[in-house]
Amino acid sequence: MSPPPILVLDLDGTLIDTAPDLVLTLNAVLAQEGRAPLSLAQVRSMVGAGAKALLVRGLAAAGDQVAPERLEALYQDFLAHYRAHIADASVPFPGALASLDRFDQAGWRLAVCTNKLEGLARSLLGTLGLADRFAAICGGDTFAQHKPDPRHLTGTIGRAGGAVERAVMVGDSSADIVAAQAAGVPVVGMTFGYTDTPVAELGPDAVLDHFDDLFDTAHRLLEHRERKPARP
Ligand SMILES: O=C(O)COP(=O)(O)O
Ligand SMILES: [Mg+2]
Repeated sequence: MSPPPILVLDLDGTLIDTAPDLVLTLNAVLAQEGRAPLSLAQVRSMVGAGAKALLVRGLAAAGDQVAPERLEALYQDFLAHYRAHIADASVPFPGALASLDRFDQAGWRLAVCTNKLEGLARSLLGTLGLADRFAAICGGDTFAQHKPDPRHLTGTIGRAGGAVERAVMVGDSSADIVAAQAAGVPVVGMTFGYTDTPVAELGPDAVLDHFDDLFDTAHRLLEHRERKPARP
């Protein structure tokens, strides 16, 4: 029997609109350092490579670099604040939950592959009542590598009990597209996410503005993938 098809979702900027809570946390840390707050628009372009990268980018945008020991202390403050406010304002993007229902009903498995720390991803999805929907939730610290390294994606697919040949990825930024392409997994880019470069310019197999079209698109990409001969 062939393995079930798997939809692998990126989290921040793809499944959940987390930027409002991330900006509040980042600005709390910046205030502690006596720095001016950043806007939501500024912070949206800094998310996607994990919390530490967000903090480094935020500090750089709001003033000078900080010493490595100070950065580590601020990172711990960031994590503590974010943990306490993980879903104050974060919600699934419009149409996301109905779309997941469609995949469920059609027998697809669902998995999350995010550069968020796995514990934060689980806490966010648990607080929103969504954790049970996923066969695997793999974060930036789950494996030795994380996106854009394809092993983060292939490891997630493996944990979800699937096969790379029967998977489709959906993401919002370059780490997602690069990881999927390197793994040989078709990838859908969502235009509403967090990226400086428009997702269409990153070369995904399909570009969507809304979750409503995701099921048909993923289905089509999977069929197309299965008709192609295996890579040498
Ligand atoms: O930058 C992050 O916190 C993680 O982002 P991702 O869910 O888009 O991989
Ligand atoms: Mg993302």
